[in-house]
Amino acid sequence: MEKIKMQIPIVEMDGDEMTRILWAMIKDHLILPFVDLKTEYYDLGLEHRNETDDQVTVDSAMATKKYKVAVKCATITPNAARMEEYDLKEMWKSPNGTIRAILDGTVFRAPIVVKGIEPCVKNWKKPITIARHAYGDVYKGTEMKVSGKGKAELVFTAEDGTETRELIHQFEGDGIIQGMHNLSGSIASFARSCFAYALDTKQDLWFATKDTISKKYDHTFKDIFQEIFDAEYKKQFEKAGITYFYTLIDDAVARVMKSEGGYIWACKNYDGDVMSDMISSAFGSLAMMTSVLVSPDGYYEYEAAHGTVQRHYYKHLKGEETSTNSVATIFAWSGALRKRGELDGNKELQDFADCLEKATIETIEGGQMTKDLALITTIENPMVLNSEGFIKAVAERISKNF
Ligand SMILES: NC(=O)C1=CN([C@@H]2O[C@H](COP(=O)(O)OP(=O)(O)OC[C@H]3O[C@@H](n4cnc5c(N)ncnc54)[C@H](OP(=O)(O)O)[C@@H]3O)[C@@H](O)[C@H]2O)C=CC1
Ligand SMILES: O=C(O)CCC(=O)C(=O)O
Ligand SMILES: [Mn+2]
Repeated sequence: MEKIKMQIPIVEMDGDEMTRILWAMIKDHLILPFVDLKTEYYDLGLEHRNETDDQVTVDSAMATKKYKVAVKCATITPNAARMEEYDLKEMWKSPNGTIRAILDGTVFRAPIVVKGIEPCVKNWKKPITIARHAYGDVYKGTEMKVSGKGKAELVFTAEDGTETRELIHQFEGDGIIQGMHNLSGSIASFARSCFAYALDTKQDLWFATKDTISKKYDHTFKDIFQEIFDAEYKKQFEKAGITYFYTLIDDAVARVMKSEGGYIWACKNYDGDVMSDMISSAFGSLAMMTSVLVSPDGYYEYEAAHGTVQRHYYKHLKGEETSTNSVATIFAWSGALRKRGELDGNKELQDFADCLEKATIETIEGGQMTKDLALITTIENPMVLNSEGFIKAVAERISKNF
């Protein structure tokens, strides 16, 4: 069979640990045999980020602006333990934070639903999609540890030199301080992409912050959403028979648990980060969720929402067998290839992306799956496959169907 041709490359951002192992297997077994793959490769593995003083991360984001579509492997965000483990020059920032700050936009995360894997929240009947603001807040924050007595202030110096000051705290002893920001323009594009996605998919939109406590910061998110909704989307929502609903984040969390699903939950950056982990694992597994960054300028970055699965990697290094779920990483590839196909009018590539996803879902529904799913499936006597075995089982199905 002749391989599918690509006209324009996608940006390939390789990553770390177990997901780096899965990455190579996915390419070898699921992509390269079928697609004449064109990528511009960036190695975002921690060693190479360290060698390049993290320049490679910035370069990969800039390449995404050029080619419009990227696929990213999970990466380590170093902490003190990683500094030692990798002998790092610096405690480099999160590559995701860096890339998202450059591209801006909203990360949409939706569970991958398969028959035989039921949500553990029994009233959830339909998927819940998280729309996570990708810019700013703690991900672009500045922090300080302070020692002893002293005064911490928030100071804004306007272009004309005028200063506005607010006392943060009068310290009587050691402590910590954090400064973070967001941009009205970024919040507005976040709001618009959520409203547009709700209309596109005909689902209600929920949004929640802690505006009662954060009377300026979070309140601004609430106000911008409401202004844009009233001015630009209210009538369209009425016509489509869907609703926009704002509530406090704690109320939203309680309501989500009681809901039957089937809506989009817009979240500030940090809320979306952690709530997407809750939603994906409650729908089955951290690896059963798609994740795509959609930037207001039309750039797309596909990824898995989970991390590098460190514990499995250490087992792998010891030569032990792993059964790591590659579904989210497979869907990152299929998402990027489909988008490349859409942008380039390449129908064959789009069809291949559909086939790859269908083969993945059918493999699980046919009873072959990784351990995380086998532990919770309602399918009787599931066949537990190792990391490579699952990917090879998907490859067999593609060969049959394609
Ligand atoms: N997008 C990104 O680039 C992200 C990167 N990270 C980075 O990843 C590293 C590890 O973070 P960690 O907190 O362990 O989070 P992970 O999401 O990597 O893993 C947490 C646990 O969830 C389970 N799990 C996650 N993914 C899978 C999978 N594909 N298949 C099977 N089980 C899975 C495993 O549980 P069990 O061991 O019980 O089987 C695993 O130990 C950190 O360095 C962090 O910085 C974290 C989040 C996102
Ligand atoms: O970049 C990181 O360190 C974490 C990213 C993350 O947790 C996410 O994208 O959900
Ligand atoms: Mn996360």
